[in-house]
Amino acid sequence: MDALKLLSRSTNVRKTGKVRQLAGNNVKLPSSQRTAPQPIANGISDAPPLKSRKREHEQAAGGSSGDAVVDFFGQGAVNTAAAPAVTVHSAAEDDMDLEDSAANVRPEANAEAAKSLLRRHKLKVTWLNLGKKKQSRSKASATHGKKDKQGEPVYPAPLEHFTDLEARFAISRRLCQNVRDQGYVTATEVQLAALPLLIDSPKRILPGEVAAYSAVDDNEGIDLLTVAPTGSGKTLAFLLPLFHKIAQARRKEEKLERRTTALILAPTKELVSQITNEGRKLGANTGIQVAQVRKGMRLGHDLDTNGNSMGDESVVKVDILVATPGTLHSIFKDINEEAAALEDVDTLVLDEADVLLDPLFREQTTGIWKKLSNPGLRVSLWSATMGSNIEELARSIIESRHKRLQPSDDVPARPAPLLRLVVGLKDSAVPNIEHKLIYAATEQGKLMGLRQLLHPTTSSREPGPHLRPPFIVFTQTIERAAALHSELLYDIPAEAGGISRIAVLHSDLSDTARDDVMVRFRKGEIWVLITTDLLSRGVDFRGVNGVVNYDIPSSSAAYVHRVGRTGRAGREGGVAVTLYSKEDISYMKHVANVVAVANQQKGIAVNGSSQEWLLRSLPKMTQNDKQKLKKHGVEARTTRGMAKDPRGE
Ligand SMILES: Nc1ncnc2c1ncn2[C@@H]1O[C@H](COP(=O)(O)OP(=O)(O)OP(=O)(O)O)[C@@H](O)[C@H]1O
Repeated sequence: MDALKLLSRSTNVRKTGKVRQLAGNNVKLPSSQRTAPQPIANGISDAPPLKSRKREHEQAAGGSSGDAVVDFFGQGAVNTAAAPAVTVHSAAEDDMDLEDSAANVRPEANAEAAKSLLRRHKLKVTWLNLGKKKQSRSKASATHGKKDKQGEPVYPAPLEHFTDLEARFAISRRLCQNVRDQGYVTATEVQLAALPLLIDSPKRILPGEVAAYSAVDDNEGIDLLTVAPTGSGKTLAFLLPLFHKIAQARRKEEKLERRTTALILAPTKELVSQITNEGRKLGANTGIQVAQVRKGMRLGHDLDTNGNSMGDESVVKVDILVATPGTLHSIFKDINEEAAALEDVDTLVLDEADVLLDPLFREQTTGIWKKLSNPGLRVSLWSATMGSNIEELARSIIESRHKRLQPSDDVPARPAPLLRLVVGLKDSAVPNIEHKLIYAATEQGKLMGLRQLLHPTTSSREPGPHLRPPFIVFTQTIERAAALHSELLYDIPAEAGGISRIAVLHSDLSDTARDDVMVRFRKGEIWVLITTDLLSRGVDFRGVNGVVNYDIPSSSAAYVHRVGRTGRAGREGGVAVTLYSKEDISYMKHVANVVAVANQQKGIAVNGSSQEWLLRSLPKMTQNDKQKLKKHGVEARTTRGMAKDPRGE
């Protein structure tokens, strides 16, 4: 393959159109506020990391570190000094008196203070589905004829410090210890609201706002849609309630047969593996088991009709399964086998829900969702971006599931509350990174631009962004990622590590090769990772300094997720560079808009800037343009559809 030829393909430029006025206002994202309970507020620089990323990964992979030269990923957002002294409890002590202590420590918070805290952090919770309204006479007359809570705000009692976990929610000491072991002291904004919503029983919602919850049975649980920025800690926000629910069930039933009661779906193997790893750390020494679904795995329980174990050791029995929809489908012989294996699942988590419910994965995801027969199933959807169509789809699946169920002891007449939590400005890029849009005219120009970023000596003399490795380079297709990799292979001098410093990762590689690149990148052995949108979602490389969009992203959501691989957990100093050519001009408006909003949140004035000029001169995108771009990418760069790519299969 002629790498340069492939990278140099071009097409006609579209005519420019009318300028669209920039939306948005000068709002600072909660994450950028010093008062916010963000990990960054704990001061990453002063505190020694509890555990390096490197060590964590080795433990999970069961391997040794090798002789990595640099560990870019060793700094955790940890402030051990701020954490209270931790007592290690024995397993026997673990669950004693938890209910009692929880009962004594109710959040008697002042409702107004709590509401103002939620407002300060731009946390908005809204009731999305129907439900009978219990309301005062005056309110009833004011909202005459309105019988549901749809659209009403909900105010959870915020959880600021993880030290309150045990006393407030009766979370097992072991789980609390595991949270502390990861160096987490204060909750991030999404955790601040999502944890009380998912763990707390509705009766514990703030005095003054209990009306919104009083009609709900104590342990009914909720369905939740969460939109929160990239790198804001959504993983812990869904994992902790899950582990707590299972631990509680164990506490109630002494001899509980291990059954899979929770299923987490994510779009790529890399993300599945990362979530499994996080789950293992959180569940250490709790007895709760989590496993990644792999091809060839046998799932289910091995009980005979009398409920006795048949002793089949090849059957994987774990509490929590993490899978891509494709892999999960592929391991079952037929629908019945799948339904039987998943019959006990009462919690479904969709991470990167907008991708999982996008046409590419929709059939598989909804197919699995519909097969989960447990009447008490609760679902939560998580992403940094979520369109109203995804919200609608989720709502309609939840409603139609409920309609099919006959009310009984297990099935309440009303559906469980469906709430939406939005953190900050919906669908926006994190404001704590620097966004750069560079016009490179041609494919050759883009290559030169990337080389300049690669060679700090050159770039330091030239104007433009400076990118410290490690960084990730995104291309539109697998072919282009491979071609760019071959093109740049010899760009790093041998004395600096040579070709071992640059790698490519895409879904045409074997699982082993993909795992190997991930491990080496996490260790800091790889400085430049060239990839496709396979890595744009959810993957957490804590020390990534930059993201280069070598090929422009296919939507504004794709931009938000790609650039969100840097600036994670409130980390400052990340840079996102987008190189664009003539071919891209008709498609750049959506990127420029996201960047403008991010800069406005940062307080960077748009008026009179080159950015304003760019926004005005870029042509408006039609709905058709947007759809075409999302489906096929920039046409000139497509050699075969993208269909297989983001699946990670
Ligand atoms: N309370 C906390 N204190 C400090 N660090 C935290 C806390 N919670 C999570 N983190 C760290 O923040 C980083 C980002 O978390 P996570 O991967 O869950 O983000 P995310 O919101 O799922 O991002 P994305 O939308 O990209 O998937 C991780 O490195 C995690 O260890």
